[in-house]
Amino acid sequence: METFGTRLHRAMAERGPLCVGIDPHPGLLARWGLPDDVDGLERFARTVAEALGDRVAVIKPQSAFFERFGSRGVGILESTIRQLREAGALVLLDVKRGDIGSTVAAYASAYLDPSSPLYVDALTASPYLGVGSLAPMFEAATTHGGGVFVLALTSNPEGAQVQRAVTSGGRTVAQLVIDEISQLNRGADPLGSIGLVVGATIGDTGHDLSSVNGPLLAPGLGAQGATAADLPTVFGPNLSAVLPSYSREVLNAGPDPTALRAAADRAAADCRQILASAN
Ligand SMILES: O=C(O)c1cc(=O)[nH]c(=O)n1[C@@H]1O[C@H](COP(=O)(O)O)[C@@H](O)[C@H]1O
Repeated sequence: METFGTRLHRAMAERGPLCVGIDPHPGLLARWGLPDDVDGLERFARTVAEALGDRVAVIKPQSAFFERFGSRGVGILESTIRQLREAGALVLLDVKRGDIGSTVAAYASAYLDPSSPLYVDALTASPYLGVGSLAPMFEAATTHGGGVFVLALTSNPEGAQVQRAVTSGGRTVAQLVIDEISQLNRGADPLGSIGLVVGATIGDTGHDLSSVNGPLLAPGLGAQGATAADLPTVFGPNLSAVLPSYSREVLNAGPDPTALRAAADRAAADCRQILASAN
């Protein structure tokens, strides 16, 4: 069975290094002329999946915007995931899960077990109950060829207070997370399956990402103010593993599928140029 890292590496080579988020904000539904209800949600998610599912490497539905509508919203999330996977995109579910290990095992079955209705290629996870508490997710990822993206240095200004706090060993919390994930990816070729989230907004990280050997998801591009030109400052010599991620910047171009595709192509071209020039 192929690992997630291998599948992601191939998707990024074939389709370009780009992740587009499906974040159906109420404001975006209004902008698209859709009602702020389950029907509007369904049409929004279906339009994005039809427009981008066959050309973007990774699509990242933001679970919160589906959960907002209760079980029917989660039902739409399920069908959107299926539609995206059938179109050949890798689906990264943004749910930022984390808990004690025995509960993390249940999250692992919910998202990484192929028999689950919410089965996805990868999910986002929060390490603040200890990186070790996420072990059941890492094990499920290994068993089923899935991936996990663990928060390290997030794009929001509030993140630094916790993530840059210095631990008793002298490392920051973020460096500790980075180092533990690096261990998990050791020896993986061409890329490990456990990724990190590092915001494109944060400038020079002051952290060592050189041993991660896994994908580096970079949200914060577009609506949060970062541009592709910021990526070399943030990631330095580690650009080849960067997966740039845009949500509103691309979604604002809808609902016309041609305009959505053009916006995604523009984002991909910007990133491809920057990432390629660094190699
Ligand atoms: O895990 C994430 O994707 C994430 C981590 C992070 O540090 N910052 C961040 O913005 N995100 C998510 O990425 C998306 C950003 O959306 P835009 O600002 O519209 O591009 C949202 O769904 C956020 O929840």
